[in-house]
Amino acid sequence: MNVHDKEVNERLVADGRYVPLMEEFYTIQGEGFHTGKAAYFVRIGGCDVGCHWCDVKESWNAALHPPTAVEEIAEHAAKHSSTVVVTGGEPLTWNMGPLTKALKDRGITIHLETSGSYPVTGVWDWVCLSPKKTKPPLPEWYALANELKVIVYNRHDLKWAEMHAERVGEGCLLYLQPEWSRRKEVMPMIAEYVMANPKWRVSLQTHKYIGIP
Ligand SMILES: C[S@@+](CC[C@H](N)C(=O)[O-])C[C@H]1O[C@@H](n2cnc3c(N)ncnc32)[C@H](O)[C@@H]1O
Ligand SMILES: Nc1nc2[nH]cc(C(=O)O)c2c(=O)[nH]1
Ligand code: SF4
Ligand SMILES: [Mg+2]
Repeated sequence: MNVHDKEVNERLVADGRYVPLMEEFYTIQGEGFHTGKAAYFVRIGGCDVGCHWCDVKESWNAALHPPTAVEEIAEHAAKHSSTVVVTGGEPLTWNMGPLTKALKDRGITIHLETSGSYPVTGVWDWVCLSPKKTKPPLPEWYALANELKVIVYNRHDLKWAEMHAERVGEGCLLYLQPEWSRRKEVMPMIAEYVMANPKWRVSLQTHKYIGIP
């Protein structure tokens, strides 16, 4: 790529018309409220939140993922599904306005997976907020969250979960999801906690159990 092309590319990414695309795939939503629903996943590269247990660390370095036109992504998605899950990496690293518009122009229902660590951009039909200790959500995300999905690695995460539950809107669904590598240790604790505090529900990464993406 020559210097001119590089500059053009950087400008297109900066305004959100291109995004670093890691992968796109049609699968079944494995987690949270929409578990079991077929959806086209768009995984966007770039994240500096730094969760030590992150299950897609390959997504972190945006430079490894090719800048891709949002119109092209929306075109692919529309061929497969009327529901798209935008995930990453941390999609909100980038301006999500153009991508959500391109999807909406094609009548697609748009779900988001986010840590809420960066300012809101884009227009979303469903927001899954999964707060992280290293970069907690910005205040504006709590009112937008349709589901709060807290990853449980140890007992202290239950206290952390309650702190965020106090901040979300009234209709927001509350989920506790075991950190995958710790599932055997933490699942009994989560089950006991949910039975004692039934405003919470269990979310499992069901796609990993059934061996799909
Ligand atoms: C890979 S993240 C990408 C979206 C965004 N960066 C976020 O963290 O919400 C997608 C979802 O997977 C969850 N997740 C990541 N690693 C996990 C793990 N090891 N065990 C359980 N859930 C995990 C995240 O909390 C998030 O809800
Ligand atoms: N099947 C499936 N469901 C998911 N729900 C959230 C995911 C994510 O990585 O954001 C994910 C994923 O990677 N696969
Ligand atoms: S915020 Fe999401 S993508 Fe980023 S490190 Fe944490 S789990 Fe991984
Ligand atoms: Mg995943």
